[in-house]
Amino acid sequence: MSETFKAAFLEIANFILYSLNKLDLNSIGKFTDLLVSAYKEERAVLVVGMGRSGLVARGFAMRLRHLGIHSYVLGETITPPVDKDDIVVAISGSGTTQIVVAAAEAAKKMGAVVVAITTYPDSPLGKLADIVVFVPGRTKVAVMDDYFARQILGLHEPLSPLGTLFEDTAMVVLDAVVADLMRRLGKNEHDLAKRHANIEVP
Ligand SMILES: O=C([C@H](O)CO)[C@H](O)[C@H](O)COP(=O)(O)O
Repeated sequence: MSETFKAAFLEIANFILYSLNKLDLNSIGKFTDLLVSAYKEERAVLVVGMGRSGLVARGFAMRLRHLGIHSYVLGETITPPVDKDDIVVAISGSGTTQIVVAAAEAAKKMGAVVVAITTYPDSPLGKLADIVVFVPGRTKVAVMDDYFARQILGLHEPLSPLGTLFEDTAMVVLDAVVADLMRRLGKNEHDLAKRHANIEVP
């Protein structure tokens, strides 16, 4: 195993562990309560995000579907119109990605509840959201402040470039929310498996 691989792995894993104490459990609780009400009241949950944040959003929407929540990915052809009191989960580490901010603004105008998953609560996305779930990790640009990369390995680039730490941490935070939802909704793994796609084509 190369030293760089090992250092990067440890850096990411340690960052996620360190993040636990930085999270605001109160806002995560509000977000979870909102998803429980979406399940009970059959309200739609629409997710949006660009690039790798969009991939995290898709993974989360998939699990919500497995839980029996009516989840969709904004921008896909089969996505329904947003209704009042539907929920839009916008994932953007920077909180400035224009398409995501515009989608959140449009959702607010329709009367939806907007949840921002972001590193920057004071960003345009954070400011317009009803609930902000702070997830540490996003850097605005690649910065050469990475301890392992600079001091130990003598590299000139960070081991977790751009939004890597945000995206990986957001995935873990949202997977932990899913686990909590399973408990709150009385679902087990078998229930989720029953709703999993059984035709998986490339
Ligand atoms: O794809 C991304 C990039 O590779 C950063 O690691 C980002 O997810 C994409 O650029 C969206 O950025 P944010 O809205 O700031 O999450």
